[in-house]
Amino acid sequence: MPENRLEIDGVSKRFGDLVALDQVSFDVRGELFGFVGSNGAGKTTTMRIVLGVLAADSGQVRFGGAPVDHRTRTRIGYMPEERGLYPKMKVLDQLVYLAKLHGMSTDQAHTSAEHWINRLGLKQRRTEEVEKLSLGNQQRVQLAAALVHDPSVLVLDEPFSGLDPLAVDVMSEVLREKAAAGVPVVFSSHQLDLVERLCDRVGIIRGGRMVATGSVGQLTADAAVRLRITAPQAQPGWAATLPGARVLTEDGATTELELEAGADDQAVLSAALATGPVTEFSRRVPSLTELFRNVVTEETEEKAR
Ligand SMILES: Nc1ncnc2c1ncn2[C@@H]1O[C@H](COP(=O)(O)OP(=O)(O)OP(=O)(O)O)[C@@H](O)[C@H]1O
Repeated sequence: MPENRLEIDGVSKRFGDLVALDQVSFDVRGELFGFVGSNGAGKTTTMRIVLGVLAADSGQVRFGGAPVDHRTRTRIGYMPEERGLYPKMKVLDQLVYLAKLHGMSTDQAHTSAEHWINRLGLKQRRTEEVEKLSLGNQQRVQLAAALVHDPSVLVLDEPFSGLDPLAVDVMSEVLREKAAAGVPVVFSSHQLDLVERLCDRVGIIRGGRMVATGSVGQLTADAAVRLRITAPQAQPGWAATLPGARVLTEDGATTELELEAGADDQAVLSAALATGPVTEFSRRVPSLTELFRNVVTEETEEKAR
């Protein structure tokens, strides 16, 4: 059991009749783990349970093999969705205060607060009250607050929302460094292109259940194959009745198809050639965004049944 593994094991939570989480399980090592799902899928609830802000009805959260309790929670750096800074406190004072609250000495707290202020581009803002900062800068302070006590785990609820591209770069770099240093980093986001680019592994939650966990490569390799075919002389709709294939888009001479598992791509090629020359025929794995859309569509279809 690696010392630094965060395990969420069979966690369930109800709010009255609503099942918010149903046996949610995943674990995170020293890596960047992107936690994605539609609005209301259960991301924030899971993170609050990890932090002990909410109690699970059943299941367990462990770190380094031991259940997370009041003492070990101080080793977690948390960025809550509702953000949790003191609006009237100055940036530096706030970070020093939080670092000391987590057990650092005054000297350590000052050194660490100054380090993160510089690193996150807040030097000019260090003596300003938090409420007077722009939202993006408040978010930088929030990340500094999650990092200032040198945590062993990072749990961040939508840390990238509302950040400008430069801040996204800084935030990404900091999180990658932490993961490379062995810190499990879990963050939720609706920016799937960013998650795809940044994360070692991804978990997709739908209606309170984890429906997929793995690297983006693994998840997309399991997904249906897509074909892109350009057949300049084909009539519109030429691919509509091909067995095992579903037309996704038709744009002039170019058609994108999704193939069912086991469907014969060579039969599709033959059908395309029967229309005349084929100038493009390629297989494409779907992006995380496309994969996610499929998962969400399945959810909508299930609800309609
Ligand atoms: N304190 C609460 N009381 C009642 N229901 C709640 C409470 N907190 C969350 N819920 C419900 O639990 C479900 C999961 O919500 P949660 O906030 O975890 O979703 P989320 O994935 O973080 O969504 P978003 O992407 O919109 O932030 C939702 O249906 C939500 O309405």
